[in-house]
Amino acid sequence: MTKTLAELRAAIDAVDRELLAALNHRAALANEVGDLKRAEGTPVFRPEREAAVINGLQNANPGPLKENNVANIWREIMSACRALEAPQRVAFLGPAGTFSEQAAVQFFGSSIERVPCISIDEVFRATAAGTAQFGVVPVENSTEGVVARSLDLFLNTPLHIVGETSLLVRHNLLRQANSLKDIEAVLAHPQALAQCQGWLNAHLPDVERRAVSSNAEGARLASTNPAWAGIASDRAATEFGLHIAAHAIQDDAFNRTRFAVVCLPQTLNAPEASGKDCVSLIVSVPNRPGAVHDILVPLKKHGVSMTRFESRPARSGQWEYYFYIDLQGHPSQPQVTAALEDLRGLCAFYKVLGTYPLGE
Ligand SMILES: C=C(O[C@@H]1C=C(C(=O)O)C=C[C@H]1O)C(=O)O
Repeated sequence: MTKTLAELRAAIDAVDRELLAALNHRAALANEVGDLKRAEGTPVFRPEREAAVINGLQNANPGPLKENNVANIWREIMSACRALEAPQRVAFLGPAGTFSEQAAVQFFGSSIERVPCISIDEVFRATAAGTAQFGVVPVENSTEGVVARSLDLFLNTPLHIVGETSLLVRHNLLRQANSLKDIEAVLAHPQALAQCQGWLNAHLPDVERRAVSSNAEGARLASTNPAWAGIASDRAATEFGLHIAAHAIQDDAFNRTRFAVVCLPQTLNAPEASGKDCVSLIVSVPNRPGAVHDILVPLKKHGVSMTRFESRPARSGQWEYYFYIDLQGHPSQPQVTAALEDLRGLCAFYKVLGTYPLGE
């Protein structure tokens, strides 16, 4: 016999009470872990452990919940448990409502102390100075390529990468009126203006495009002037009380941005192997024929795959470059260590930016 609505809801209420008891039990255990860590002086946040918890549960998941539901639910549970051990302060390019904030919450869950910063430089500075324990910075966009400022700052920073996450970035045109009429300027971060240039050329060809420090700042400014529009997320529309005058105006429907999570090595040392890991490094090679080819030889020899290869000018005026390389694997695997050692021997400059579990 099928159950009535009232019976089903009563059953759900009973399950929720069981969940509540189980979650509080879990939180109490995490609190005990916190006491142990405090006594040992070891870090609260252990991304490889969190990745392993999520992987384990996804593998054990009988459904009907989907794998990504399981990941999202447990990320929030672990965020709340971690906050009981000690709330983590996380810096990102602000103000509230930016994609960087969204990336921070996607990675750490929402139980964090938010430290919005006025620029990417400031995220690095605040994290290096200890104002925040972690920083979240954009590194690459699927339409526009690298975020040059972040890559350049990696070169000299004492911070290292301990995690990554990527977001589907949907840009909307936001303004006070729900129309495209009488717009004098569109204000957004240069990356967003670039990612929407096809739409802007087609729909607002004669309107001034003004670069501002973040999309959320553009949205904030649009809320102060009816002739201005911003390009930002749905959340920024809610945050600043604006209409979405045009939805999803980015030129690439699958526009994604990848973010790196950074911290001082004393906050968190290189995460242990999670099973799906990545090593990021910057190298430069002497400017001679075949030098770039030589970098690839150790990787081929030791069977290590490279998932990223970017170049940035070394600013020496000599047409020299730094190469940003991502390798798959973890230094606990002998072939990865062997490839890194061979590579180091070839390079004029060699810096490991971090070893971390692969993100979404
Ligand atoms: C509880 C721990 O601390 C944190 C919280 C975790 C959790 O809630 O499962 C996992 C890893 C840590 O980030 C732990 O290290 O086991």
